Amino acid sequence: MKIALLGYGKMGKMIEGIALDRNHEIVLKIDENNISELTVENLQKADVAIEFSTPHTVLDNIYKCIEAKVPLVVGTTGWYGQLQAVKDACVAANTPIMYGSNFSVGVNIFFQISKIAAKMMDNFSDQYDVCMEEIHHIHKLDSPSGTAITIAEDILGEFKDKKQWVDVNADNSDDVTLHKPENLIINSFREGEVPGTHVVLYDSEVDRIELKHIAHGRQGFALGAVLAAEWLPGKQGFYSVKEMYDFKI
Ligand SMILES: NC(=O)C1=CN([C@@H]2O[C@H](COP(=O)(O)OP(=O)(O)OC[C@H]3O[C@@H](n4cnc5c(N)ncnc54)[C@H](OP(=O)(O)O)[C@@H]3O)[C@@H](O)[C@H]2O)C=CC1
Ligand SMILES: O=C(O)C1=N[C@H](C(=O)O)C[C@H](O)C1
Repeated sequence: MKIALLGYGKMGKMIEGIALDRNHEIVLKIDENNISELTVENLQKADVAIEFSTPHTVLDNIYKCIEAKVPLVVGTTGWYGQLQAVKDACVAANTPIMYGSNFSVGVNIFFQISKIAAKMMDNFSDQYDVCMEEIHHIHKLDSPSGTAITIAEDILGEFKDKKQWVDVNADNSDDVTLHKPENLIINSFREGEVPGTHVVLYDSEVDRIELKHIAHGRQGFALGAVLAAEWLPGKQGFYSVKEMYDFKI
């Protein structure tokens, strides 16, 4: 397949290596220095585009791919508030798009485990409170992580006592008003070069249950994005990475 890489940083470079190993060809590489090459004409040389740029640039890139009608895999996080508008534009233009806050198979298994746990724990919400932690490298631009938002939205769908998620980070950690019983707290930490750690904690007076995923590196994210790029062309509409993995329980 001919692949366009929109964003050629830590993820873009790792995706390139995996794509070449799987006999794909990279026909376009875009970063901050050559954005003028991101044209409809250049995009249409690709069978599929893979977008791992920044929260500030992802939307322009998405709409450019929609204009070019090129299937698009989006891994960039930090634009959750625009998700519905992108879904609508994708369906209206008949251009397939897949978004995944996390493309690794391990995290997608973790999503399922966490959802099942939330369903069970909702029966014990008089005894257990739930909160979350995410830890990432200091270069990360968004908070909470996209992965944490996906996990939190799944918990909110099952755990009736919680009404919304709230991010607690270095900027607002002394704001005690955030700690209301109806808030699902996501504690976001930025440390060194941590690739990505996510924890769901159920705490009672007598014990604690912890569900934890630790990424050892970015390889799993990058492989998942290439698998998505192989899966998406020929489909129609907006997809979540969860639909690609489609685990049977
Ligand atoms: N869904 C998933 O599984 C994963 C998602 N992510 C997300 O992916 C995104 C990228 O992560 P990562 O690779 O680590 O970040 P990096 O900062 O390493 O790379 C970002 C790249 O985007 C480039 N860029 C800047 N402006 C544009 C533009 N207008 N168009 C295209 N590219 C541009 C930067 O160029 P320059 O270097 O010239 O500044 C850089 O090459 C983040 O949002 C991160 O959260 C990360 C890992 C897994
Ligand atoms: O910025 C990162 O590095 C990562 N971002 C994604 C997220 O926000 O969830 C996925 C992964 O955790 C790494």
